[in-house]
Amino acid sequence: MVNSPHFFGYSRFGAELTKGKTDQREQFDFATPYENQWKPGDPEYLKLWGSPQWPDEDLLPGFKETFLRYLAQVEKLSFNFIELLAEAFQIPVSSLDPFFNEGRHLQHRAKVVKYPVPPDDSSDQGVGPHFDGGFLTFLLQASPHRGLQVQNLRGEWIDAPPIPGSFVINIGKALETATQGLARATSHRVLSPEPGSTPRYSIPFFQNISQNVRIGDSVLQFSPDILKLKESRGEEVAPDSVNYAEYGLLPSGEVALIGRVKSHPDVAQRHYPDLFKQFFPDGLPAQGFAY
Ligand SMILES: O=C(O)CCC(=O)C(=O)O
Ligand SMILES: [Fe+2]
Repeated sequence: MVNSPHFFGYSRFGAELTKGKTDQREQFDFATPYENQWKPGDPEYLKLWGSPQWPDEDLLPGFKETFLRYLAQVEKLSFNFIELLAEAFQIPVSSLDPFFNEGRHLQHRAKVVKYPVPPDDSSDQGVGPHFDGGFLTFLLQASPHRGLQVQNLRGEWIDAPPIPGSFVINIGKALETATQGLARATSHRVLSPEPGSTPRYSIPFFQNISQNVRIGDSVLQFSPDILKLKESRGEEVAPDSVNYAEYGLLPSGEVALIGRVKSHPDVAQRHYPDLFKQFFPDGLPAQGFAY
């Protein structure tokens, strides 16, 4: 991944941080096709979308073609879902246009993730508590392991075990911000497989929104009846996840870039030195703890 200003490619076991703690997983980051369009003078966050690094066709014949087909299908599903969401909230689908670049091409990310059984003396943080960015995540749990957990309104962590033939759909922090909190972002984490078990695999697809939209300027409006639904949830405990709090204030592309910088400081150091210095003033973190 360190070769890619778009944060695509392979991250080795233990290379990634969530809430400043090392995640016990390794992964490949890919995405739907996109040609980078950044030019000098443009905001730096426009460097984030670009061509994925694909494995050598000789080493993994057919992978790229198959994965791109999968991404195209899930992308379509993700927009069908957005239409259902608009229907449920009783708003016109067109009110969501500002988030989708007025119909222009977006790039959506996806990963292939492996959670090995961690060494005896290490933590069981497969990935720590976090929100996904963007609007919706379509998470395929690709092996039968438990480990994925989501946090309920009382702040308790609940298992979300795999159900064959289904996706887990997470609400992203951008959607929460755009809907005034009506769609509550899914706080989630993954516990590593138990000692003596086998590695767990997952394939999340992250539905993105326009890089230039500042959500605070485009917050959706709802009828009083719909807004009242929020109150009917009763008292809500603050979730453990804290990331992507900047969606109301900054362009969404900048929020996404900050998230990447915090998770992958080595990539940031090479390609985004100013942001790296801002978030890691003491230099590259030792494995385990950072900001
Ligand atoms: O592996 C999983 O089930 C969840 C992965 C995840 O939450 C993420 O990568 O954002
Ligand atoms: Fe996630």
